[in-house]
Amino acid sequence: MTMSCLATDQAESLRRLAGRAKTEVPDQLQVREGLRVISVTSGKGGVGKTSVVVNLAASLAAKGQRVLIVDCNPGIGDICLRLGKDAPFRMGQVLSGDIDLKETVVELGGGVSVLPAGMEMQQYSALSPWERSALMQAMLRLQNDYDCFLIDTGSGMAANLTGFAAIAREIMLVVTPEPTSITDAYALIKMLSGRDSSFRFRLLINMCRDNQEGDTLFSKLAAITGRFLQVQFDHAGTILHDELLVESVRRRGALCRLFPDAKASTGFKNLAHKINAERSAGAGAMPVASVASSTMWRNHELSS
Ligand SMILES: Nc1ncnc2c1ncn2[C@@H]1O[C@H](COP(=O)(O)OP(=O)(O)OP(=O)(O)O)[C@@H](O)[C@H]1O
Repeated sequence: MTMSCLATDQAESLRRLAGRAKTEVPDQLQVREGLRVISVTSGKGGVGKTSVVVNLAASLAAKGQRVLIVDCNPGIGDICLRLGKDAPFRMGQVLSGDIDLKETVVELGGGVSVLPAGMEMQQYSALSPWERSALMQAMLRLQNDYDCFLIDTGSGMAANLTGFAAIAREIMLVVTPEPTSITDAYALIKMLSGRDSSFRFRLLINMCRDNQEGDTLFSKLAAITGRFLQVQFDHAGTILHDELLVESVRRRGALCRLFPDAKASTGFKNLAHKINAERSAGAGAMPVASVASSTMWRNHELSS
């Protein structure tokens, strides 16, 4: 099969994915009212994004929420590997039309599922804007089955532009007290807020000695961003450094399930409680105007 045939087949399967006629331009991405879409990201790698996603998902599910983790780590998907689950299909098979996106969803049990949505950057950049948008729309067709999408993005600026974070309403930025993590987080906030001032940033400070360290770090970063940037910025919480988290990774499980009384589990439970309370109060939802302008940016971003 020639390259052009492959490209045509892929485009055709994406049209099917989006459920649209050939000539139709994809709609604006529509996230249904009440669905929480949180993109968990970081300026630098290794700060604990995947740990946060896995444990926040488990804690939200323990509160009765149906959570879909969208795992955008490149390749086959870090989360399934980490939790000792098989991800039988790859995103490439969806793109080539061999299987439906829904078939790739892996059930983790207890109200948590994973969509192993990672692709190599090369594969992603080969998609046209239309195809990227169709892929996002196909993902959003799963939204009625869940209360919350938690998107585990790759780290760094390039990864945030892959478009998988494009449907998120909230950006949860994971930082650690390490100086490079803080400077990279600031750079990421600056870049993203420059593109869309309506983004809501929530800072989750991981691997702290104690809560005081988290509060101090948040105050410093809030002071700098407040001085130089116009952003919505708040403190999501602090997660303590906890050797049991490393042990939970070794045992291929969520810390909150394996060690519910661990000190880091308390941080994740507090975070889930906060998110759940906002959901009940409707505080997590963005004003309609902000959502509309974000959506415009996001669709624009998908085409860049
Ligand atoms: N609160 C914590 N206490 C102790 N260790 C932690 C904590 N959070 C994460 N870790 C450890 O740090 C390492 C990196 O965590 P994780 O894989 O979640 O980071 P990541 O940001 O997703 O990494 P990557 O950028 O490579 O995807 C893991 O070994 C994990 O066990």
